[in-house]
Amino acid sequence: MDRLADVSNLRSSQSQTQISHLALDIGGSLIKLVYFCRYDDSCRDDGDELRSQNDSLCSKSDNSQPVLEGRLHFAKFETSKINDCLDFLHSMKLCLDVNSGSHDGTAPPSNKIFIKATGGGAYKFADLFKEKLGVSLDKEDEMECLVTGANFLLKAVHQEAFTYLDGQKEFVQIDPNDLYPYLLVNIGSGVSMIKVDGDGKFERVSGTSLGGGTFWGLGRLLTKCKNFDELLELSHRGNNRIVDMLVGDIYGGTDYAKIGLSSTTIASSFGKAISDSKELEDYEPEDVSRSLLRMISNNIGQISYLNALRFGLKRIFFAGFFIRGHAYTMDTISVAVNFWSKGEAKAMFLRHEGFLGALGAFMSYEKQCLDGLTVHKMQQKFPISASSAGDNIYCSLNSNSDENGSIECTVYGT
Ligand SMILES: Nc1ncnc2c1ncn2[C@@H]1O[C@H](COP(=O)(O)OP(=O)(O)O)[C@@H](O)[C@H]1O
Ligand SMILES: CC(C)(COP(=O)(O)O)[C@@H](O)C(=O)NCCC(=O)O
Repeated sequence: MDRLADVSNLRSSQSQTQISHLALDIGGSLIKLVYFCRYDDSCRDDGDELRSQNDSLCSKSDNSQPVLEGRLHFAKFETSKINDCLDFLHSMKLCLDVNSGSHDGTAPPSNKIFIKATGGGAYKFADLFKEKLGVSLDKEDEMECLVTGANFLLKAVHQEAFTYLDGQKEFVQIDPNDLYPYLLVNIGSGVSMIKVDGDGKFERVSGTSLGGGTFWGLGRLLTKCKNFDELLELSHRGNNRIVDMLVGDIYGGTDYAKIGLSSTTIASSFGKAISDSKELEDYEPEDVSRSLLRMISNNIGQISYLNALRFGLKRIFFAGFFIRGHAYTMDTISVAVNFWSKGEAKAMFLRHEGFLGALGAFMSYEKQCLDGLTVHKMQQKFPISASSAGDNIYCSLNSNSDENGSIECTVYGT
């Protein structure tokens, strides 16, 4: 099923709840939303008791901060269909506590409403949001949001990071005290490579324009696919060797062992297309899609490794919606990192891969006192490992998480 937000499902599933906090990441290809829905609209003083009866109600924290318990939801829309996103937001009860100052969820957002937003679209579409929804976008820096989102996920969410090699997915236990430094590679429309040294401590060290937009754009032209999922689906079935020129094609079927190249290594992506007297129609779209996916993934894996090498980084986390939890994509990136680093560096992936920026924008509410509500802190609900510090702050990954992987959490007021 397409993981793009099914607006009607979202609407019905949220009919009992209201969005109280919302942040957006408006990228070149996709709009990502992170929003917090309270389980219950009323904030009650006898929270501890209520919480024990029903884990979903409002309460007060030990230091008398109002506490809202609920769930962080994730949704996405194609940027080219921004009106769907606007319709969705319009249809939801946008009772933003951050603006109304009301916790009962009923106060209409009468005065000026700000929503945290990041990505280029926060600039490009600011007027549209104002015109259609009457909200102003409070812009947050994209790189900063990516890093904040990544640090949050890696430190607070259990089973967020995993490796993927030879079809095997293995979750990686992250020690929050031993997380830095690492390289964050965000594969969106384009690719950003960021060296992360701590909370808010980072440097964008490289990037490449050959990213997810390239795969989707070239793939659409070459295969006539109508949507991204179709293109990915095609790649499952394809054989890149029909399109790519392998070392063996050049070396008469043998390895070039002296320099460590096996006969099956790709010598030249799409290389066979020049030597054959074939036209595009003579190639199967499946083979073209697979070759393209491999070319882009390999290239990103290689550049990432070279940047990791440049700064002596052993861990590389890959994120962005290009990945889509797609086995072949992750496998190709992992193999590239493994190959170039001779097994020294490790490629890791994130479950909430595409939502780093939106999460970072959401977390940026924390920096402000928002009419009585602040996102304070979110951590594991169950202290699964010794490394997850803090024990009275709630945030657990929904074990029955839907494909957008909502996260149960608590928002603390000020
Ligand atoms: N449903 C989809 N529609 C378009 N692109 C998709 C979709 N799902 C995944 N992608 C891939 O994800 C990329 C966008 O990733 P994302 O992290 O959202 O970046 P951006 O912030 O640039 O939009 C696209 O270029 C494409 O490769
Ligand atoms: C300009 C961007 C930061 C925008 O982010 P995106 O919408 O692609 O997620 C990104 O596309 C990028 O880093 N492009 C690569 C540019 C370069 O370094 O060559």
